[in-house]
Amino acid sequence: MPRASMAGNGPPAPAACPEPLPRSVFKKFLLMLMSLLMSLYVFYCLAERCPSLPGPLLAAAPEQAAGGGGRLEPGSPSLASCPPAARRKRPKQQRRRPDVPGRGAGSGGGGEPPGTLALLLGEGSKRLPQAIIVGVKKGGTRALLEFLRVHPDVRAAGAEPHFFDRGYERGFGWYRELMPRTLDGQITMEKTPSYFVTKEAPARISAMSKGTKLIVVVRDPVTRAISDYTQTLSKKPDIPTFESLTFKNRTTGLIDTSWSAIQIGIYAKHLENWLLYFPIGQILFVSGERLISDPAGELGRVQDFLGLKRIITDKHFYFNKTKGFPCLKKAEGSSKPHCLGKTKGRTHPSIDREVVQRLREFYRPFNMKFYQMTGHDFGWD
Ligand SMILES: Nc1ncnc2c1ncn2[C@@H]1O[C@H](COP(=O)(O)OS(=O)(=O)O)[C@@H](OP(=O)(O)O)[C@H]1O
Repeated sequence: MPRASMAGNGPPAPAACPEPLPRSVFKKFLLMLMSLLMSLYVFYCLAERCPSLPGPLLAAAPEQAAGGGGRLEPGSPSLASCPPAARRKRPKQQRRRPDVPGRGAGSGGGGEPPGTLALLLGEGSKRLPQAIIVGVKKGGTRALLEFLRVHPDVRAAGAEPHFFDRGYERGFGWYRELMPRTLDGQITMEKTPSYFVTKEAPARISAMSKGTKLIVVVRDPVTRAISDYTQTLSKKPDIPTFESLTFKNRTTGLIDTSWSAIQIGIYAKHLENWLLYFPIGQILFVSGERLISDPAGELGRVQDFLGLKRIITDKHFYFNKTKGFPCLKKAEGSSKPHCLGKTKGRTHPSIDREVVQRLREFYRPFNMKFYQMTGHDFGWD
């Protein structure tokens, strides 16, 4: 029977439906979608890893980054192997604008990987640090920086730049190149503990920005001296004993204050130099002891000082019995637990009790002065 007559007699013909996509086209579409997603993922990994690469690539010491002494101009290759990073438009409630001039960088951490999208978009920029951990050597500066990097609004140079003590003549452009890329509202940080005892450092940092926030991790100067000595001993096993280096004259008990291990611990004296350029309120003193016994508590103070939301809490730490120190449950940019390396938390040699006692006496007046200046009793005496 012809179709027309059927149409005429039967129920009305249904509206014409579009032909379903042929299977092969659908398959191709799926394949394309999958490869697009895959390349996005690869991009994400590359972009997110690059700014947090440790050491030489991103934030080598000046000598390394400059290729052994050559001047490295701003914009030259310290980040050449990273894809251009990015400024990210962040949700309003997540934005932090710390009360510091300039803008910061951050290596992100926590749950959400900060900057991923922005890095994909090729945004973000390197900025001079708005906050610096300026000391003290063996105080716990690495632990503090590693813990802080967990904060999504903090980004930090991996290695110590040593700009304000050894590399100042290279210029701020060179220094900035050592910094990681940051997004609006993130804080750029670095740590170089030798700044605290560098005479020129306060004036130089102030010349960069008067508003730079300074953090000093301090530790009992006697333990700090022993820790310093332990580090030297690990590199040069033939050095004299701690006891013999401590004294100019052991019989009279005269301390050798020219020995750097002793000198660094006279905190009050070094602090006077900083106070010529910075008000005391712009310097935060972190207790190296409490950083071990209560890392979340100290990190709370640091986050407040930096104008950051208190994101790093006790949930981020666990005490590793083997290491004997608090460690991160998840390191920055990773989901794995992370303790500091073997050079942090070394076993100290045992030191003659009388020598320790004499050192305690030596430091007491300086400690008292330091407590007075900072308005904080660190409990070393
Ligand atoms: N969580 C955690 N893990 C390991 N080590 C920790 C930690 N918190 C503080 N510390 C103490 O940090 C001391 C090293 O200080 P610094 O990082 O400032 O040293 S350095 O100046 O950068 O060489 C290091 O000194 P030593 O114990 O003498 O090795 C540690 O006591």
